[in-house]
Amino acid sequence: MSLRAATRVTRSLSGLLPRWGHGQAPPLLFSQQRNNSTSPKIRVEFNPTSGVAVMHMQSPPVNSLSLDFLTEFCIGLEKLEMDKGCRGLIITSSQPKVFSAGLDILEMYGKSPERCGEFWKAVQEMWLKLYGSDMITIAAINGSSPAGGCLMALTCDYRIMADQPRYTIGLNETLLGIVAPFWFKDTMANTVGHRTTEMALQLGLLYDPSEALNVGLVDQLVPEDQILSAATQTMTKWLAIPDHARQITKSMMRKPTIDRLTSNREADIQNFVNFITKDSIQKSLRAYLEILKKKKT
Ligand SMILES: CC/C=C\C/C=C\C/C=C\C=C\CC(=O)SCCNC(=O)CCNC(=O)[C@H](O)C(C)(C)COP(=O)(O)OP(=O)(O)OC[C@H]1O[C@@H](n2cnc3c(N)ncnc32)[C@H](O)[C@@H]1OP(=O)(O)O
Repeated sequence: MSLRAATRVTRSLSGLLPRWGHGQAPPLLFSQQRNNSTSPKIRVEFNPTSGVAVMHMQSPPVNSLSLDFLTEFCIGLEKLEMDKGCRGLIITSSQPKVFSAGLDILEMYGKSPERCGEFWKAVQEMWLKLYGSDMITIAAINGSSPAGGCLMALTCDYRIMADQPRYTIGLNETLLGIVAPFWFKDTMANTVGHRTTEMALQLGLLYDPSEALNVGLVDQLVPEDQILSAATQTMTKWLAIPDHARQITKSMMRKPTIDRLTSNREADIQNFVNFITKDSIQKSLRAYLEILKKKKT
């Protein structure tokens, strides 16, 4: 079922769903254990000769951004950032057909306000660290990348996507009945401009690779089996620029957007917690999760 169709079902389902109280979890129908595995969710390969690291996201089934995933991601990123020998980072997925499914919906459903706050802080941390990274960052998008997955790709300096028409990318939050936060919106507007962002966010547009290239959401399309070699080639070009000049330029372009979140972090967490724990939003998330489950049957 397409997400558009799924949304229509979500809307029609929502009237049938039972009500439950604020902050109180309805009966759990979904496996909440999936992301609790202790196996590493991120694998980093660093080549000291080239100064380039490749970060493989390997959190089955769909690299959803859970609190554990985000914590591991940030620790990995921090280690690379502190290593003066590491100048470039390529982020890709080891999961078939998916770059990242975005924020883990199970982290936003039926959780206490405290836990939601902790989760949101980790999402902010991932964005702040990656958007503000001194390294050259390239997203090698070898699968679908909705919502938070798209944000992660947009946060890099350059995006290469596998030219596979069934893959989609975009900030589709409104399809779930939720609102992309201002810094998601800012990151997209900084990449594709105000008008495209305004329309894409309101309609929750998910673009196929050619559409994404057309609007500038990605910079290059390549056959899927060439994605890492294309990322390495692009990295070589970027590595030829003196680091200090490139880093100052990057910071000049991104600092106002970063400062906007940094100076509103607590309020942004509170906004998220108030919003996501609303009965109506919990109801939409529940219906959406049920649709994702039913897709298979
Ligand atoms: C006023 C405003 C104030 C403040 C701001 C407030 C709020 C902002 C809040 C939130 C912002 C959120 C951004 C997000 O990222 S929300 C997440 C959006 N993600 C999606 O919509 C993606 C949904 N998934 C898919 O579309 C597909 O799964 C796929 C295209 C990624 C992959 O398709 P496949 O066919 O390969 O795989 P599936 O069978 O669909 O899924 C396998 C498995 O994974 C589960 N799953 C999928 N996505 C998620 C997810 N994001 N989180 C958790 N779990 C997910 C799916 O249910 C299946 O589970 P089972 O194997 O059946 O157990």
